[in-house]
Amino acid sequence: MTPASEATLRAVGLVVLRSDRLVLDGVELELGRGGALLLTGPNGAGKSTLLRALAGLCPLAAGRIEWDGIDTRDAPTEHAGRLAYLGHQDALKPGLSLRENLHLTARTGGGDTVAALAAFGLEELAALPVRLLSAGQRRRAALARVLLADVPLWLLDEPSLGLDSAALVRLGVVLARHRDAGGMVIATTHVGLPLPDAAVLDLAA
Ligand SMILES: Nc1ncnc2c1ncn2[C@@H]1O[C@H](COP(=O)(O)OP(=O)(O)OP(=O)(O)O)[C@@H](O)[C@H]1O
Repeated sequence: MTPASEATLRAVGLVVLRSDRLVLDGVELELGRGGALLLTGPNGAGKSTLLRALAGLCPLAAGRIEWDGIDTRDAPTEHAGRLAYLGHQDALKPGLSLRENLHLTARTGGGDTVAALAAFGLEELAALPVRLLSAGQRRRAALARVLLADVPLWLLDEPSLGLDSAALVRLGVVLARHRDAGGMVIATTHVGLPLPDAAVLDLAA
């Protein structure tokens, strides 16, 4: 874990209920620039819930999330603008081509769509409607969107789902570049991810 004085993102005493059920009870975490954190634990442990809470998509029953010492609830627009959230759903528009989907993201994020396609080996699929892509290809496309968003904090829910071994290597390269540039990654996984030196938060513990 990052020493407290260097932490950019800090969660303190997070309590989250879902449909009145206590899912997270006093979760603490810290992450500095360039840092990575893997969320582990059995099905239902609350990994996705924690990612959603960090993204501001799940209300907190108690506790707080800070960015550079400021409660993110006091600056929700700034917080939303500094993070990219990849859920289980790929959030792509099925009728648009892959290139059009990425251009939509680039309109707000301003990133380089050609580089994002190349990073995940998607160049030859760019003209296809997303509905025709395989599950692993769609996952790669969704990861390309994260890259394009050009934001410091990546919140990734099982990013390797459906990826073949070559795509997993590409993901490792992209994650390393993001961290080298000072970006931060928090990801859930059941199978391990190419994130060397990542801290681990086991929600079952
Ligand atoms: N919208 C919801 N309403 C009610 N309960 C929910 C909701 N979403 C999740 N839960 C419950 O919250 C608990 C934690 O779910 P969550 O999806 O965060 O777990 P997880 O650790 O990500 O699991 P998995 O490894 O299966 O992806 C589960 O018991 C789940 O049933």
